[in-house]
Amino acid sequence: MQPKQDHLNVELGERRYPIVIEEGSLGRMDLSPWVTGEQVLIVSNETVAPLYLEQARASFPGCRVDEVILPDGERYKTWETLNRIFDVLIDKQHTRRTTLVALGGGVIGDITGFAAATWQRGVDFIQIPTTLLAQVDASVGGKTGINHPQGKNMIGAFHQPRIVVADPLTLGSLPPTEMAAGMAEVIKYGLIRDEHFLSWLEEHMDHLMAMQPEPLKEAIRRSCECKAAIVAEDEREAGVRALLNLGHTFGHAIETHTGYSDWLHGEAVAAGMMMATDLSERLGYLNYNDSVRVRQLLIRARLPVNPPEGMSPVHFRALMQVDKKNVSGRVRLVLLRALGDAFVTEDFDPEAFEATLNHFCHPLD
Ligand SMILES: NC(=O)c1ccc[n+]([C@@H]2O[C@H](COP(=O)([O-])OP(=O)(O)OC[C@H]3O[C@@H](n4cnc5c(N)ncnc54)[C@H](O)[C@@H]3O)[C@@H](O)[C@H]2O)c1
Ligand SMILES: O=C(O)C(=O)C[C@@H](O)[C@H](O)[C@H](O)COP(=O)(O)O
Ligand SMILES: [Zn+2]
Repeated sequence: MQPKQDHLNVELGERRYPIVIEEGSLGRMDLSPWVTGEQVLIVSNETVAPLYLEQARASFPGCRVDEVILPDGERYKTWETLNRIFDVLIDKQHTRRTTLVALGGGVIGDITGFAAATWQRGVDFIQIPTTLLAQVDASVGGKTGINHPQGKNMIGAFHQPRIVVADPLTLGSLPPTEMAAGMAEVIKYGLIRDEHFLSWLEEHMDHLMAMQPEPLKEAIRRSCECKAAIVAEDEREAGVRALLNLGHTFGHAIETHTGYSDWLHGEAVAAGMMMATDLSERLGYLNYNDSVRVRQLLIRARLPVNPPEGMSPVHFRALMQVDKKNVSGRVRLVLLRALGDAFVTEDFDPEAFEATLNHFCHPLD
């Protein structure tokens, strides 16, 4: 058996970077060697900054560290918020030799990464993810961006961080609903690529939800391992990377429909994965027991398994047209050939798709 490594890499040739998963790394680890130039701008929000900004500042000895504190929430993943980062960069006379640091969840990570991709045509950035979702998914892989009122993550760039530093101790202050939201993306990895991991999650879900440190660290590590491998294989989503979108075509429709408030990203993805599972069963790939396993695991992770009340098939059909995976106006979906084996297709029976929408928009149970 291979020794377990806390330190993974995203293998992208010269742009290869480490993912450090270590309790107490925030504040204790000297990140100044990862800074290009001497200026640092830490981007955080009004919830995370009071908790962790001082520790983050301590990670950059010898650097000039400025900060910008953004409003908290998915509904602020916008141009206006992005501009607040640029305002501070200009006011504080940051140059091309600045390094941006994302301190927070996926919203801060995505928006900071996009600011780094575009400030003076691109500068370096560091990810310090403080939510489970960001530690297992959003901080890794270089997808950055903001939302459009009519479509999730519609504006953005691929821009890889120099290093990801995930300190599981920061999850101690995370509200339970946010832990659950992160668990949706963890379950996703099991469903798309790793049936063993899925079984492991079934075995350990109660320990994970009870925040037991060892299983939690193991779940973060295995998730990052899966994501790092996929990103290394297909950085710009020409193929296999699209599998990471399981549940997201339905889920993004839910997030857009609800105005990027009320439903957390992970919650929308959970309901979306249940819908993708249902469709996979209708198409004959999965059996009833497979669907029950997915549903039970999501419920044990305290995640929704139905979309919001009031969302109709008409809403889903319209919103799913606005998806980056679509080609020539055809909706492309990630489906499950088996648990642990996902694939992407635009070639599915439209009647089965309608049946799924009708089933979830008028749940029978
Ligand atoms: N780039 C990618 O590959 C990728 C992958 C998955 C998701 N995402 C994006 O990530 C976003 C969702 O990320 P998220 O779930 O982290 O949401 P989030 O960034 O909104 O954070 C969730 C909440 O937790 C708070 N918070 C963060 N860290 C905390 C801590 N340690 N203690 C207490 N509170 C804390 C935040 O202030 C926020 O209120 C979405 O915009 C989604 O599109 C991106
Ligand atoms: O990294 C990826 O690739 C993903 O798809 C990860 C997703 O969990 C994440 O929500 C991503 O932001 C969705 O990407 P999008 O291209 O559909 O906006
Ligand atoms: Zn996601």
